[in-house]
Amino acid sequence: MDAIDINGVTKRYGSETALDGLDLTVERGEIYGFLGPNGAGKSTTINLILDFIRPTDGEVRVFDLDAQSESLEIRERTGILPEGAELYDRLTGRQHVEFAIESKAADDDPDALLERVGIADAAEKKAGGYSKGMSQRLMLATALVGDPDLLILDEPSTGLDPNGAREMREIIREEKSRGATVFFSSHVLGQVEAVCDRVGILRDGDLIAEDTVEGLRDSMPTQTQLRVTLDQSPDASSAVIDAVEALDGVSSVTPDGRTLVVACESDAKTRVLQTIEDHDVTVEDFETGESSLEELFVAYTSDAKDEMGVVQ
Ligand SMILES: Nc1ncnc2c1ncn2[C@@H]1O[C@H](COP(=O)(O)OP(=O)(O)OP(=O)(O)O)[C@@H](O)[C@H]1O
Repeated sequence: MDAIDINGVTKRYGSETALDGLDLTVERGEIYGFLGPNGAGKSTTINLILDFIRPTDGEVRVFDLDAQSESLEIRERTGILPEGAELYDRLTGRQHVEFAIESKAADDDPDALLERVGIADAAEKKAGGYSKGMSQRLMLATALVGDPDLLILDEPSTGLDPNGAREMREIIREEKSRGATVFFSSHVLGQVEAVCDRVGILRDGDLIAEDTVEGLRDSMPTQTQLRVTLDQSPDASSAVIDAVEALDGVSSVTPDGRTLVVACESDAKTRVLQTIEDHDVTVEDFETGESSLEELFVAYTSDAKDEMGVVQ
């Protein structure tokens, strides 16, 4: 049985199509990263899973329960960290967690949960005085109440410093080890790359790619990053940069001291090096690297993708 099964779901707001026949499956026990640029339809998808909104067409099932007629059962088994904290300014951190425990008829220890998310010291403080990061941690504590089978985290690292983001990743991994399924949307690609079993990339309401991070990389074997060290620092406006940028198969050129960072197709590498030498600049060294998930994300979601023939 899958954790989330979205079947041919279309959602229109008036003439605006937010989702267009979306098919998406999240397996039980996996950490699924849901990526997409602003307006791609991520929040719409999450709202449909939780029955906060209804699809124009298609069906959503969670643990084989119908998202519409069995939404109460689904919510009992789900922990939600919504985008943007919705806290009660006059309640303390502990009161928030106690409230979540009561609502779910769970028996968690509120202090243990606050300790787990790193804000035990602020348990007695009113949430109105919490920083963004503390609010996010508190919301995570309430999401963890009752050991939910499914955790839905919408942009979980919002407002967190690097330490907070690392702790968030640790908690996500612990939840998976416990057997929970984690579905999270993010723009912070490093988070997704570090923690997800699979990644789905949404663009304009369509899932345009879905695979492991390695699988996404393999589907774009031609895209590499070439770092070329020169014998001199190229001026940002120098002719050599313009010439390399103009080459077929080169998508970007970024100077970094004496290094030129060139995103290009593999077969453009020789042309890049030749063009630099043609401009009387000596190549002292060069190395090629794998595309980071960030570069893949840009490649998949920018218009260049259509020209690059990325697998749909
Ligand atoms: N209540 C609404 N009424 C009209 N249009 C809406 C509504 N909610 C979302 N949309 C539109 O649906 C599309 C998808 O929006 P959605 O909020 O799901 O995207 P998102 O991927 O979550 O974006 P973001 O990363 O910016 O939060 C957008 O074009 C948005 O303008």
